[in-house]
Amino acid sequence: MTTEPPTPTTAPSPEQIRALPKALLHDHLDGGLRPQTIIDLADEVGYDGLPATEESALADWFAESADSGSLERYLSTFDQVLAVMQTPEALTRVARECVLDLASDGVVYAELRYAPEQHLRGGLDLDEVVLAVHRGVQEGMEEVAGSGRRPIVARTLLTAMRHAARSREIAELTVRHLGDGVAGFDIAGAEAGFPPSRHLDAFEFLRRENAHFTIHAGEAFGLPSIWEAIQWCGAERLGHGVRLVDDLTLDGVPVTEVETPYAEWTDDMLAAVRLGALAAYVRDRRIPLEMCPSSNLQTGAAPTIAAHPITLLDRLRFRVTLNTDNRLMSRTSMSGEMGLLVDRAGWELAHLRRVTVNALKSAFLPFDERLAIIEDVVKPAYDG
Ligand SMILES: O=c1[nH]cnc2c1ncn2[C@H]1C[C@H](O)[C@@H](CO)O1
Ligand SMILES: [Zn+2]
Repeated sequence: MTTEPPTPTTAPSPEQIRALPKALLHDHLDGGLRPQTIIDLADEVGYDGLPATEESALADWFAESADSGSLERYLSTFDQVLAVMQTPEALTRVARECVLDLASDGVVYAELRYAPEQHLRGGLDLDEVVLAVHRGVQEGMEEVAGSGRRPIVARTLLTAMRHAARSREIAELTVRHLGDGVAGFDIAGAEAGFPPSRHLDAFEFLRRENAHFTIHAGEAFGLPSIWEAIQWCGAERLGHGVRLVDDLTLDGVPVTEVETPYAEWTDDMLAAVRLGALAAYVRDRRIPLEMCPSSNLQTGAAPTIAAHPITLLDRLRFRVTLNTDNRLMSRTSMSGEMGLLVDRAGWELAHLRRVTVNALKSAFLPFDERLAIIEDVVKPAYDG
């Protein structure tokens, strides 16, 4: 067996990583609030159920509670955030701050997702929720552009909760607001027991309307969920998709059972990997995987950063993208996720460039706008 030549040491420093332009396709608006904002909003609306009222204690609570090994327990932490996101002012503030925080981290393109149906408790209707978020996103983008910093383009995805029964309604809401910064649709929530095919009606409607959608699949549940999302529902991208590795073997052994860290696999090992029919389809069709390493560690979908399938799938040239999922619960950022892969999984600048270009290629943004960001912003920064 031949081994790969030693890789040149081009690991970027944390400062370099921070300065790189980044593209983010999978970030939950309600999973990225500033802890102090949660405290302020709780004060304003008279919510007294927060587990802590001091900023760093609250930040610790979210990160520790989400670090549970189960998607269901991870998701239960959202109750605390949703309690304070029920007014137009709160939604606008959270959306504006989200855009500002991402821009400060070097993000130049972001798709922010949230479930409008979870923000109706204060008497708003679905359209009012979308408009309040849109206002905040616009304010954030204008503030960044006005400050002379590198601009950020931000869009939203409207999520339907997979355990609920409002997906058709949210799909219609998506289509109604395509001109208001909404770029597409998603389903999220607990995966086991709630297959995406329950929402077929919504997906068929979206396809008839030429609307984009992604589906959370292959996170807490395996290949059947991914297969349904793609082959029944027609998902353009997969939220997570990390369990796709269950369809990969090396010399008849599941790749997850091979002890060599993915970063150290030789070219011969990579060439010997056998793809099952579903994994082959995903790679052949260039279906983007919205991968979120830190989140997966917390929910138990992956064991460690070094053993996270993102490195193997990237090396096998699946269309991998790198994402934050929930910055508050995972105490992370795009720079944080990039830094982890550089420190623990052997990633270099070329890998970071590839996931950034992949994300832009896969964005729910018109083709010419995607191309402009790749050519004018990403390539000069990574190749300069
Ligand atoms: O990683 C996730 N998997 C499934 N559902 C998720 C994940 N992260 C957040 N959510 C849920 C909780 C939020 O309230 C909802 C909308 O953003 O989406
Ligand atoms: Zn998610």
